[in-house]
Amino acid sequence: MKILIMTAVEAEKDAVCRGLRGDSRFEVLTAGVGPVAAAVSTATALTTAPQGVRYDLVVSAGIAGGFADQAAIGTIVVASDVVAADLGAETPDGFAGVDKLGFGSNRIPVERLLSSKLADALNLAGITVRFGPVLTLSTVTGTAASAVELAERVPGAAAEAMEGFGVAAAAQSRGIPFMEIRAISNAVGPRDRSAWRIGDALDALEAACTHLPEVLS
Ligand SMILES: O=C(O)c1cccc(C(=O)CC[C@H]2O[C@@H](n3cnc4c(=O)[nH]cnc43)[C@H](O)[C@@H]2O)c1
Repeated sequence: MKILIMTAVEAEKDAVCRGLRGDSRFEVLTAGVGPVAAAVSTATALTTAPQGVRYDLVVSAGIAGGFADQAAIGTIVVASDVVAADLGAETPDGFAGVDKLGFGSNRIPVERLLSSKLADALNLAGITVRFGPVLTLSTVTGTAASAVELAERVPGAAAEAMEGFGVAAAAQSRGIPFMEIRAISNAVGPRDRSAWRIGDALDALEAACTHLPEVLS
């Protein structure tokens, strides 16, 4: 099995690689921040894979914001769904997603069996993990009102990040299964960059990735 892991930035890639301890089945690349960079970088990586390399699974991994009462700082979220939460239109009645507008879907399914297997393995190892929807947004949520609106619109929303849907779209276009793993660095809500615990989240990401080889064997 050959697995492509896409992170947004170098620090996330380093944490993932530390966790994987040189397992040669994994290729870890940085995609850049946001869904567009993520989709372009993933599609490029899939198209330009060395001859004979065929990826069986694509994973979006990194840090994320956690929704209140769903995912605390330093814990892990394994995506049960990826949701493009700002892809659509504002209307007088609120946000209408592209699915409501008739232009496709705001959701891409994950590889459910492996995702739940990973969540179970992390739980068994004593790592606090939530299996729930992960939102992809181009703009980091910065107010309590927006956080509440998103949580109401996507029941059970556990985390938000900026790349998952882009990575998933590229994988889906080639028929390759997809997973998303996020370590929580901050709470989704009022902007307070000084409260982000990026070091704790990267440590949690590394610890979670030590379990990927056994789960994906
Ligand atoms: O300072 C800012 O407000 C800011 C604006 C854009 C990006 C950043 C990053 O640090 C990006 C890193 C990476 O982290 C993910 N992330 C982490 N927390 C959140 C969140 O609460 N909402 C959305 N994304 C988040 C994201 O995937 C970025 O790639 C900072």
